[in-house]
Amino acid sequence: MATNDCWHCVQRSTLEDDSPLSVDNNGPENGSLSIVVLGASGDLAKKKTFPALFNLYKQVRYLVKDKDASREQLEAVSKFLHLIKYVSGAYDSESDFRLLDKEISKHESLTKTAEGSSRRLFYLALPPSVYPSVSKMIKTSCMNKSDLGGWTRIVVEKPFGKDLESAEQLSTQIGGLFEEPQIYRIDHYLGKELVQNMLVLRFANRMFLPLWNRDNIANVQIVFKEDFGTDGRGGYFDQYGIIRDIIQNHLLQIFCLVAMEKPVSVRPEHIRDEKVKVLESVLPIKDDDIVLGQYEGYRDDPTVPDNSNTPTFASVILRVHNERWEGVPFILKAGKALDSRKADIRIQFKDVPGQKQGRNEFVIRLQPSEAMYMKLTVKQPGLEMSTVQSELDLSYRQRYQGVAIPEAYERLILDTIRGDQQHFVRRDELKASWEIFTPLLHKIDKGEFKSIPYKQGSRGPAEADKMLEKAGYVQTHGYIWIPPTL
Ligand SMILES: NC(=O)C1=CN([C@@H]2O[C@H](COP(=O)(O)OP(=O)(O)OC[C@H]3O[C@@H](n4cnc5c(N)ncnc54)[C@H](OP(=O)(O)O)[C@@H]3O)[C@@H](O)[C@H]2O)C=CC1
Ligand SMILES: O=C1O[C@H](COP(=O)(O)O)[C@@H](O)[C@H](O)[C@H]1O
Repeated sequence: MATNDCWHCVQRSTLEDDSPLSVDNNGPENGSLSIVVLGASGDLAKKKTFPALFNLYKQVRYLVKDKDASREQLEAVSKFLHLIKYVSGAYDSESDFRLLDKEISKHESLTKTAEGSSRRLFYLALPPSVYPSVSKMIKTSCMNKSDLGGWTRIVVEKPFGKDLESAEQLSTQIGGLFEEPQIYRIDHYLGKELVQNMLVLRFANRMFLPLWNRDNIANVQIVFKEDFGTDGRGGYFDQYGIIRDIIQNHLLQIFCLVAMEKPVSVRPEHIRDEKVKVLESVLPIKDDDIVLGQYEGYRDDPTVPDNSNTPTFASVILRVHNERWEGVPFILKAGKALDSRKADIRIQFKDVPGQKQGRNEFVIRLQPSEAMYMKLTVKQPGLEMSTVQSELDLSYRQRYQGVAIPEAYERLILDTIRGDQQHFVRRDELKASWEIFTPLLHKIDKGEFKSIPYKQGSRGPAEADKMLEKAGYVQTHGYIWIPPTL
């Protein structure tokens, strides 16, 4: 979707015909582009930021799509590495940031960029505790010098605060230094293919429009599961827990896209206005609508306190007080060290009177293997007149053979360069999301909710399934999926 004023979808420009390194929504830009990764030696930079930058570079310069085109790949790696300059320094040292500015300026003059037309993107792959000092240093020493079409933008990662108060404090500090259009709060789930597909699916298909409401939908589940534990990140994780790590951000963003009203247009501000509205319609979470868990063995990590109550699993029911969704539970569930790795959205429709075979479900699987399938009842093929559960299936790997689905970070970094904030979290959106979870998080922090132990490799505490059943979810039995063959 592009940022045009009316509500229709236009094809996003491809890398071949529209280099992201020279174009954004406001027209062509020619100044040199410097991407500064602060925290370059950290885990995030290594696992996500640099691979994404490399893939973008490769696509622009080489148009390489086949990851195994080894000769071109090697050539691209070597050229990419030559573009990188390492500058070491302290996050609170003005002189070090002046040195950084000098290095950037050196590159800009080499590329004959007129002062003021340079583009500077600062990616803070850092712990949030240093965001304020780093932002201040960037503002003091490293900004694009004047306004000749260039810009300075910063990208900040979650966790953005620990609760409403700390998030607002952080927002105020950064907001005092940068304007909102310069701040890109990244939530990488917003860069996933099927998350980006949500609004198209909902609003460009006639068949969904009349069904997407309390009259037809019984419940919605948004589920994230990982089949590994905190794996050496226990020290960090224990400070946050699964709600802050996954639910308050990734799953809540997906919730917004499933539950929000149709925006006036696809302009980022209109989309984000609707997200804020639906977040503000969420009722306070009731104690009965929460199950917390902690996998056995979590506390064996030497960096985790022996008496930790931090949840590694949580299932939380959100209830939306508006005309569309009154009475429909949205179950947001996330857990580590479970039976499988997946993220999906499961929309379960209400019963058809007299029909006992099983409910219709529409499942959007974000990962692994992107797919959408609609579980429905059909006549069993053959002479007899009996019914069976089957599916309409759109499996991306099969349907879009040869199409490489970009990594979430690739898309989102490209958006920051293009100046498109549609898939980034606005300040008031962040505030509204913390408002939903802060009372619950404070109760957990005070030890008022206990995490129920569960076995590694299980589906989490059995209490979560009981809560789901109580909320009205009806599991389909006897549904057998037969993977199609080509
Ligand atoms: N295109 C494709 O690739 C398609 C694949 N399939 C595959 O077919 C299989 C069945 O599909 P589907 O029925 O949608 O998914 P599942 O059978 O995996 O899960 C259905 C629902 O039942 C829950 N559940 C699973 N086990 C239990 C249990 N013991 N007690 C209570 N609840 C339980 C799941 O919870 P939870 O989410 O926590 O696991 C989920 O909410 C899956 O493996 C799916 O991937 C089906 C259609 C198309
Ligand atoms: O933000 C986070 O996400 C990852 C999962 O990301 P995915 O794209 O691999 O699904 C999770 O492992 C991590 O705990 C969390 O901080």
